[in-house]
Order: sequence, then C-alpha cells, then structure tokens
Amino acid sequence: MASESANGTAYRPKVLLLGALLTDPRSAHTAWSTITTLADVITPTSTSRSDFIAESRSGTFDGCTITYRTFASISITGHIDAELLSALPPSLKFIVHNGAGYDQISIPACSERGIRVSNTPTAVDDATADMAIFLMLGALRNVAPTILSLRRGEWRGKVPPALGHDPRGKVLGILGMGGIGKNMARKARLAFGMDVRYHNREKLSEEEEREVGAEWVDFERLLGESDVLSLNLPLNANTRHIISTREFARMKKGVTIVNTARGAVMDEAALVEALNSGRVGSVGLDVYEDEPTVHPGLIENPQAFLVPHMGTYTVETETKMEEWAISNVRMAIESGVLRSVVPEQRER
Ligand SMILES: O=C(O)C(=O)CO
Repeated sequence: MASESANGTAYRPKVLLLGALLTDPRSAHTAWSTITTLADVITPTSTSRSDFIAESRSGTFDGCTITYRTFASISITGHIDAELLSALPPSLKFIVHNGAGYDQISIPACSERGIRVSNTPTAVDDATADMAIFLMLGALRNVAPTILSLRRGEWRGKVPPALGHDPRGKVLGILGMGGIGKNMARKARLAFGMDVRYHNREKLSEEEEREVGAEWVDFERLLGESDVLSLNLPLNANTRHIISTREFARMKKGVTIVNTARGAVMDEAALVEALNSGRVGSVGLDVYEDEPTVHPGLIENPQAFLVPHMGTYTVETETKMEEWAISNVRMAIESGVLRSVVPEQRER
C-alpha cells in the first residue's frame, strides 16, 4: 500500500481492532508491535452492536482498510452481516479473523462489498483434535457425573455410573474431513486402535485415505455404523442442524457423539431428547448453539461431558493462531493481499 498521500503527506494505514490480543507474555506481541509501527490502530469504545454501529456511523473508523477480529468480539459487534457492513466505512477492504471457523461473518455480504476475508486454518488442528479425543474418552468412560460426585464427597456417587467403554476396536465416524478431522483420525487409529470411517463432500485421494487411515462412507452409513460420531465440519447454511431427530433415529442405540465444530451443526433440543431417551448414550461437547448459554437439559444430564469452547485454548495454539492472523494484517498492509483467504473467495 502507498506510503505517501496525493498531497505528499505521509500515509499510514488504519487498522480497526475488534477484540483483545493475547495477554500471555509468550504470545504474539512482537508480531503485533510490527503492525503498530506500520499502521494506526483504532479500537472501538462501544460494548454493544447498536453502539458500535452508531460509533462507526459517527466516522470514528473512517479510513480503516483492515479489521482484525477475534471470535469473542461478537459480543461487541454481533454477526458481521450486510447491516453491519453498511455501517462500516467504504474504505474497509479486509477482514482478518483470528480463528478457523468464520461462521460469524457473512462471506456473501463481504464479497458483495468487495471485502476479502481470511481465517487461520491448520493452526487449530492439533489442539482441536486433542480436545475431540479428550471429549470422546470422557464421554465413553462416563466421567462427567463422577467429577461432580467426588467433589461433593460422594466418591463415584450415590448410584455409581454404568461401566464405560474402551475406544479400541470401535468405529469412529468423522463427519467433515478437513484438517481437524484428519488429525483426529490419525490419533484415534494410531493411539487408540479405532476403525475410522468418514463422510465429506469431497473424498480424500486414495493416497491420503491410506495415510490418514480412514474409509469414506456415505452419510447414512456413517450414521448407522459409528460407535462414536465426531462432528468436524464448518457451520453454514447447508450444515446447520445436519444432525437432528431423523439422524439420531438412524444411529446405533447408545452412540457417543463428540462436537468440537459449532453447536448449531447439531439440533441441541433434539440432542437433549435423544440423550433422555437413551438413543444417544453419551456426548462430549465443546460448542453450543447459543454460546455462552448451555441448554439446561445438557447441564442436568449426567451423560453429557461438557467444556466451555476450549478447543484451541492453549498458549501454543492461541499464539500460533494470533501470529497467523497478524501475518494476514501485515500482508494486507504491505502487499494488499491476504495470506489465507477463505475458500469461498479463492480464485478457482
Ligand atoms: O478457531 C475456531 O474456529 C475456534 O472455534 C476456536 O476454538
């Protein structure tokens, strides 16, 4: 980008910062400090969507060409949709999202306005797959009620939980075979001796299937054959509630379901019913339909092993994600392009 304006004065790009940078001393502060030497960083004062829209309309963000945003910044702006974009300055050309899943951003609305969007793929794979394995083991082993009973001084509880299950020899069905799905497949097969099947719109190449060690099956077979079903697909209009009452009815009775993707890929009310009826035996969840609210039927259910969206919540992974996102900001400033444009906006 130009460093001098038409009248000869020095030009500094403006970056709108939505959400907080990591505070851990090992995090990406050095990378961010290079941004602050190259650009002016504008931080909103608003704490709600309506205030943010008003703040933007007042001209505070005028001239910003890049927005860096975190997943948590949704609490300030709400979804980045056509309404929000219409309030942002026309100068905005890039939205840099720190995260793999970008369902909080309407890509068609951004494309319509000529705004390019990036995310942080691959950086999240290891940590999210580790969390999926952790949730799978916790759900299979019925540990959720015992964590609470032990702390109540009741050891394994007044009524001890049913015996758990070992993963070895069980069928793990992976719905969505991107970086996280492949990472989980390798770990489940190599470390836990599971028989891994997957369903994905695009089949892996034979070579990759061999390396990952997973067999492609159609959606119905995946539902019917899995002892554990792991959801590893992005949330979009095609995948919202892809798992609901009809799908639960096709699963093995007592199936374990793991979700580290997005809550809304599964119909949460239908899941509660399926858990209550015993159709679903146990569930390990990192994500929820209406975060940070969790369905009371899940909170109350002893077969639900629950954590609050912590899939990437490690120093190493959050740092990797932040550094990746900052490198997108840097490329946008220096070259006017993004390092990792979302697939919908890639040239084919
Ligand atoms: O990167 C993402 O999309 C996350 O959800 C982080 O947990």
